[in-house]
Amino acid sequence: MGSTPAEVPCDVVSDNRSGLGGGISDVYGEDLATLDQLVTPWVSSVASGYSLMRDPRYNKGLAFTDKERDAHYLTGLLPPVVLSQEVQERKLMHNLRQYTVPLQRYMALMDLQERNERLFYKLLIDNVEELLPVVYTPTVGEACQKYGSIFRKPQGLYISLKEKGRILEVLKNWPQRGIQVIVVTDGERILGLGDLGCQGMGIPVGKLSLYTALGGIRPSACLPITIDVGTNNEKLLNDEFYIGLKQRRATGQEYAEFLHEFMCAVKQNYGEKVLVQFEDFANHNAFDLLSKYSTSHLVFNDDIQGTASVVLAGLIAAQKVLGKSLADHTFLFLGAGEAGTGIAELIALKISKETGAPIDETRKKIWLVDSKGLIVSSRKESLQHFKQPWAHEHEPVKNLIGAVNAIKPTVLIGTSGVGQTFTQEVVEAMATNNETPLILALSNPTSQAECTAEQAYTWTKGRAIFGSGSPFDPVEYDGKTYFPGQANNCYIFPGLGLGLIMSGAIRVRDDMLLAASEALAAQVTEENFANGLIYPPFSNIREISANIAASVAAKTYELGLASNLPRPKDLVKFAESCMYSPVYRNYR
Ligand SMILES: O=C([O-])CC(=O)C(=O)O
Ligand SMILES: [Mg+2]
Repeated sequence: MGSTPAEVPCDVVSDNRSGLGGGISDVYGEDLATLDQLVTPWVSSVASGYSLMRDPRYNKGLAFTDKERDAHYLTGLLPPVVLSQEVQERKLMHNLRQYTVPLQRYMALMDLQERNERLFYKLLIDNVEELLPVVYTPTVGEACQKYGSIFRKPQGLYISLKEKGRILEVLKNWPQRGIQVIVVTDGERILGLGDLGCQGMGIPVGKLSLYTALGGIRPSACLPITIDVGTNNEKLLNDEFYIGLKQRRATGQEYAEFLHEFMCAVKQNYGEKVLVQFEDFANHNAFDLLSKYSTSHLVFNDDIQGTASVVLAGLIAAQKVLGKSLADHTFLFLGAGEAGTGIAELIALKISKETGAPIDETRKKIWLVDSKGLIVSSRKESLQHFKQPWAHEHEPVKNLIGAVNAIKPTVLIGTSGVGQTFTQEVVEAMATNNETPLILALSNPTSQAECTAEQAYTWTKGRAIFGSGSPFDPVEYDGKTYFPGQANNCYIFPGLGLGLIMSGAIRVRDDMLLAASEALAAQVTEENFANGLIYPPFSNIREISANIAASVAAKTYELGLASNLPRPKDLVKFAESCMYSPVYRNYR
């Protein structure tokens, strides 16, 4: 980042309290404020009556009991019937299924989240396989594209360049104080859909819904943030309903300084143990932000590390089906950005740990193709830094099919963000070279998948093990049903986050990602394998997350990076006991 303020410590940048203490123990500066300092006048009071029904955290709708209605001045504000949460859930699922347009389902679910939070999470947890594609990929992608038009209530915190110099103040406007997880985007690379600017907010909101539903993090501890430094999307710049700054993106020093102010303000406001998940930043910022802040903050990048951990888990599991080890494979990637190089690096690390070979050697089993063809040593000088470790000795190869024929990979992984790039010729070549080709089409949403599940099974005559980033329905081919796996980072980040939080982690390390991969791979059952699956079904995801959390926490303790001491004996039980349950509470 050149002349950016990499060396400026956080306290110098964001502590505008001229030497007064406070910091993390008095984050709102109330105790130590002097008369000339401004404090945020937060009040808390017991809600009742109309305002209780309007508070999504406590509203239960028709499930308020008669006793509660009497005690809380609700009598007459609701029709007389009292419904259980289960009946409410059945009714809502029935209503949701009436919508045929996915975006309508998305909007109905967002309305529910804003109306009755516990019911929203109950629905999501109990119907995860059906509702994941609505609150998450692929529908969330469409929601982001149309976010300006469907915008009703803000669901997270917007920090735009207009707030430069006072980001700490903006953070204090957020009503919840006990924040444990922040998912932040700058909207520059939303899924495989490109720059959606401020409308990328749908992604942090969706990811954090999954933190709660799949990983059991309390909703009030989750904070979605969108950083608005402008957009280069002409369509949005000319859209009268666009909700963000109508200016081109800030870059270089201006960008770095703004992000630095943000990262410092976050640490100052929430302390050392708040987890910051970077999401859907463009390559040119993602790698720099991760390397810059991983030594001073609890951060990870979901697109680089979360995706890597999930894919590695699938590959580890697949070895049981194939009867091989990872080192026996040759890997070829289409796409050498965050996901591609992130996955490649974690595979190389894992093979290195398994075989004892140096990582420089194990990287040689892995090849990447970008928009200019195979990454080879003759291109090294012109490559971005994150691609350079993959520039192996080979003559230039122009395109993917050329690379498949030259390298003869056993595993083909798509992380290009460009749909339909695994052509019939490419997939057939994989099938010619391999008895059981492993094909992962990871780009999101569905429209950007490198090939569909049906294409993968048809073109390999049912021999492929196939996984994708966005969900595909089971495929009938030649009288047999094939179940595609969803190799999406949502298998990992909720459990990883829970493990980090419950152990009081202060840094993320690659060994924790490896621990998460191994824990996920261990959850795949014989029955799953028999169905051709290399990931367990989402229906057990909370149990899976608890196991991932326990493994991550164990590694955190082992590395001396845990601050929640002493270490609980049974980490799986401890993880389960930490998980938020959306069942209604009784009110006095
Ligand atoms: O959001 C998802 O489905 C996976 C992901 O991180 C991405 O594609 O950027
Ligand atoms: Mg992402």
